[in-house]
Amino acid sequence: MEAPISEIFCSVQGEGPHVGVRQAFVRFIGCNLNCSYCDTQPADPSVCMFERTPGSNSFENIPNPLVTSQVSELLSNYGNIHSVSLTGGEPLLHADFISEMDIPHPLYLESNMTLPHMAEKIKDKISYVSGDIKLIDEFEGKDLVSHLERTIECFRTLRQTKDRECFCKLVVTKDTVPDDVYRMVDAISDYVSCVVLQPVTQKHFSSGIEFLLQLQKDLLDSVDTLIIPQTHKMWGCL
Ligand SMILES: C[S@@+](CC[C@H](N)C(=O)[O-])C[C@H]1O[C@@H](n2cnc3c(N)ncnc32)[C@H](O)[C@@H]1O
Ligand SMILES: Nc1nc2[nH]cc(C(=O)O)c2c(=O)[nH]1
Ligand code: SF4
Ligand SMILES: [Mg+2]
Repeated sequence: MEAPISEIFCSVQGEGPHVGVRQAFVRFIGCNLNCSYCDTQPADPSVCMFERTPGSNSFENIPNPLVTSQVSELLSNYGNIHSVSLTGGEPLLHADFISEMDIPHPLYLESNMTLPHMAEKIKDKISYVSGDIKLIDEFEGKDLVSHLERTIECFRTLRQTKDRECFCKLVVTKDTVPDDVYRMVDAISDYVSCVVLQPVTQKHFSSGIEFLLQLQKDLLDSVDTLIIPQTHKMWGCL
């Protein structure tokens, strides 16, 4: 099995409740959505940039696609890590590849939670699910009802269990509509350990502090809710 991967590097988880843990990151190429705020830079699909020495900003170009054993070998350079973040792009597009990965570390999935049939294929391999809620006006989605149903189904499939942690992240922009947030959080709250409101970074002016604090207050009535910005952007690491 092979997959196109844009980057493999070792850094520190910069988002959500596990901020600060040392992780290897595997960034898959390709996404089924087109979020207005997306910070994933378009990459040269012909090569995977591998940073052998963490923080060096020096990359080896490895021809794409990569096979699973190559990824395992590259990751073995990083030593003591908490987990391997599978991100992108949308990693669930590469569920068949992920299901064949053989890595001695817990897998931490970063997903847009819109591909439940792909989630089904890998649910038993994943130890941490960082699952986004994408509100419909954030991408060029056509069918709102089916998008929301697929999101709920994906959270149900990858929900918190005794062997798997599942939390939800929601990027808050100036266009975020509180009622949309409450409706979706209500639908998935039984499946997650907490909700993280992630203020949008850069480009789009943030939604404002009062707005975020009000959203948190309302959500706290039904689910543990944290406000955590992207911290890796603050100290400029990958
Ligand atoms: C680049 S995405 C890749 C994984 C998956 N496609 C997703 O969207 O969850 C990784 C995380 O970065 C977040 N993100 C992307 N752009 C952002 C921005 N400008 N500000 C804050 N968070 C952002 C996404 O919402 C997601 O939680
Ligand atoms: N440090 C760091 N933390 C992250 N958390 C989620 C990321 C992502 O792009 O999926 C990311 C990333 O790219 N870098
Ligand atoms: S789903 Fe993730 S990778 Fe895809 S466009 Fe949205 S933020 Fe970017
Ligand atoms: Mg990122």
